[in-house]
Amino acid sequence: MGLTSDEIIINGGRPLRGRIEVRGAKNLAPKAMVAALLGKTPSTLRNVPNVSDIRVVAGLLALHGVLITRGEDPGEWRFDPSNVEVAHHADIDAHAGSSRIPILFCGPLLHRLGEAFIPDLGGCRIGDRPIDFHLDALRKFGAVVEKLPSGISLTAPDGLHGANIELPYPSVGATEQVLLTSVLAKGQTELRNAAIEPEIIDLICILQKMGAIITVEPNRVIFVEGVEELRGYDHHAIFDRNEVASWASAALATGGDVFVGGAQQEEMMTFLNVFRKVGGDFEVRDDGIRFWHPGGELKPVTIETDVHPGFMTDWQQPLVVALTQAQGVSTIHETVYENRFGFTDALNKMGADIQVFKDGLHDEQRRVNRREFEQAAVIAGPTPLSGAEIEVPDLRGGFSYLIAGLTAEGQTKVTNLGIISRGYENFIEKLRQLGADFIFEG
Ligand SMILES: CC(=O)N[C@H]1[C@@H](OP(=O)(O)OP(=O)(O)OC[C@H]2O[C@@H](n3ccc(=O)[nH]c3=O)[C@H](O)[C@@H]2O)O[C@H](CO)[C@@H](O)[C@@H]1O
Ligand SMILES: C=C(OP(=O)(O)O)C(=O)O
Repeated sequence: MGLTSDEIIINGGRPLRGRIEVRGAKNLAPKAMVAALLGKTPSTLRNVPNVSDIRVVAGLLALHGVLITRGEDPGEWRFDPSNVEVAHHADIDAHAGSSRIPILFCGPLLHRLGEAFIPDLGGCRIGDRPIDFHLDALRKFGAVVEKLPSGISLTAPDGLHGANIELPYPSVGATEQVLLTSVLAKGQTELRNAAIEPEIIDLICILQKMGAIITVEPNRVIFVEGVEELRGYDHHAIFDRNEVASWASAALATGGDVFVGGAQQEEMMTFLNVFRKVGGDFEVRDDGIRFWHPGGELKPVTIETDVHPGFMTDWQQPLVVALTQAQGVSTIHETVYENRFGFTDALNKMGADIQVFKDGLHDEQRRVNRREFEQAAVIAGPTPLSGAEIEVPDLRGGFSYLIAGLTAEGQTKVTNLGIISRGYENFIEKLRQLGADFIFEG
């Protein structure tokens, strides 16, 4: 067939049916690995997914002298930070543009070495994604930040001390930055307007196991009492709720029935409400959640993406494909990032009717505060999709293209597949397990 390892051809029209397992969250595991730098003794992380961000962070930890070994169980990693050392900028630079996690090395490296060099960040291109909240917070802890032509360099001439910080927006990354820096800072830290995503609470659990004293107070306030030293942890990473939402949307769009092992109800509540409103059904079991299309027409919905406990921005792209099959007009207000509907162009090419309003839309019913840069997508359905050649633009958009190919009549060639492995472990194998009809030669 002559496909590269970055391409797949999907023969659409076959419902996904069967069981797959999700493992630890892409949005927790790499951060837990960074936390291991803070311990005096080795840490063990279980349920680590095989996704590319893990490899990037492992590479950076190794460059800084952390000894990494793998356990017998798949997904068990051990990190020994006994000999943390300064790494060469050129070696660190080799990881530039590959992930957003390196920014979280700031606090731990400043504590361990008194200096840090952070390469230019990667991650999905879905908006400007500035790091001003991170740098402002680090300066409040006493860090001196120097921006270099590539990357940033930090020092802490007088050590790091507790700070009072209020985030302009409950940023996930900036909250994690404050947590990873405050736990060993001298004195107390009060963080207001913090993000409280389940992955952040899991990171707090890890830090508490290490000996940190962190109180999550009402109204997005997190209070940290700095301690003198931390030990290693042993932790089973929280499941990947973005992956769960993605496979659930795939089941719905293809008229299928998928049991997602490892999914838990509490972290999925907001998604489950929407899934039901659209016309999907689910059953919560102890070992996972079964998602299926019960027959009949899917219904349109209006959604505003938001910080937790709102509807997560990373869930909208896979769901949009299912909404192309709903009877009526759905609207998605994207309030977290400024440019997250680029993926809809290719869906329109396949026959969808999606109109993007770059400055957002007025809506009297809405419950999420309007943001200056928000956008809206209006999806009119149902529209049959037909096969096309489409190129993955980013992680979640990429997964939505797989769903579109599975839903469409005929053949869809999806290229630039590698990006999807940033967040979906063994997705080709999982497609196979669910009975998808495709050609992949990688
Ligand atoms: C690796 C990881 O965990 N990625 C997740 C994390 O990204 P990430 O941590 O990068 O997302 P943030 O919560 O920080 O970003 C939210 C918003 O705040 C803005 N902002 C953020 C930091 C800053 O210094 N200045 C600033 O303006 C961003 O541009 C964005 O508009 O949370 C996002 C929101 O749930 C998810 O979509 C990503 O999957
Ligand atoms: C935006 C995402 O990830 P990252 O922050 O790693 O780019 C995502 O997971 O959809």
